[in-house]
Amino acid sequence: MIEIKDLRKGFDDKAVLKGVTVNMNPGMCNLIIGSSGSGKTVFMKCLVGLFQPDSGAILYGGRDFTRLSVEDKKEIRKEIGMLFQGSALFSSMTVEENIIFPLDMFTDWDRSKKLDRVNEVLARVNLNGANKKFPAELSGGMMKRVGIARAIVLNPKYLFVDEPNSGLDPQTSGLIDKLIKEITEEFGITTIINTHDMNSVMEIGDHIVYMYQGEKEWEGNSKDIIFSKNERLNNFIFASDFLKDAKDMRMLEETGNIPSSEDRNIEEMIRNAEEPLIPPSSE
Ligand SMILES: Nc1ncnc2c1ncn2[C@@H]1O[C@H](COP(=O)(O)OP(=O)(O)OP(=O)(O)O)[C@@H](O)[C@H]1O
Repeated sequence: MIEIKDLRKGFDDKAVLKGVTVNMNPGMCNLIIGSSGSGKTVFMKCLVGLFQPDSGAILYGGRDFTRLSVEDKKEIRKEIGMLFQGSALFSSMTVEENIIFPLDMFTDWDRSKKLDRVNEVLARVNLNGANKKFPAELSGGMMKRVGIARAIVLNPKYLFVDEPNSGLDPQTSGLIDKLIKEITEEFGITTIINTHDMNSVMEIGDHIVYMYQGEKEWEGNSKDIIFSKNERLNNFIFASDFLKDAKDMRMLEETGNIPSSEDRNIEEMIRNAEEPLIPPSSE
């Protein structure tokens, strides 16, 4: 678990994080959502040590990252896997060399043990045999999977993922989300994902943190978000047609009523649905 307590960070006179307190849970996809400029990236960068917070605490399994020596911070960094936008693979290195990189940095294993581990993680992301390929030879989805393989090669306790679906088509995005969720559950990883993708919110949002102007405005799961009465959150999610429709669908399933609203085209959606949304009554 990562416990974040009253985290504050500003630049010059501008407060960006204004006292964020939240726990990130193991074995779960913890999603950070919010409008552009709400502080999600600054928050992530504080958590991984790329920014020094002005105040507050970040406890990794009880160890306060903000107050550790450089040497002790390195111990925690070993437990952190990261997957950045664009996968951040080294283009001049093969897949295998990209994945070995963290092993070279953080272990003194011999070459054959490292190669065994590379093959293990490549198999886990369904890329057996891609060892000698260069990033330019891979599709966007494959690059993401190599990025995931590299992020998990050191068996991380914590996994940070920035916009996992940027640049991917919806189907590939779904597969990448599913892979991240499976790995998170399988290895009990505390996974933190910064995302704008509302499909992901619904599919893998075990724990969702909604940031608004540098503060945690709301938290809950993908079911809670549907029923949330938080006006700011609703305004934010209703900007997405997908989530608006998903919310209407869920309401319909659970209550049998479609929420009244002139501007939603839910009735048309129902008319166009291939399967009946409500099973015909047996009476
Ligand atoms: N290094 C920096 N120096 C000064 N201000 C910064 C710095 N990094 C971020 N900021 C400011 O902090 C605020 C929050 O930025 P941040 O990148 O965290 O937003 P975000 O929620 O991640 O947005 P997006 O969804 O567009 O990525 C912005 O006003 C930004 O200008």
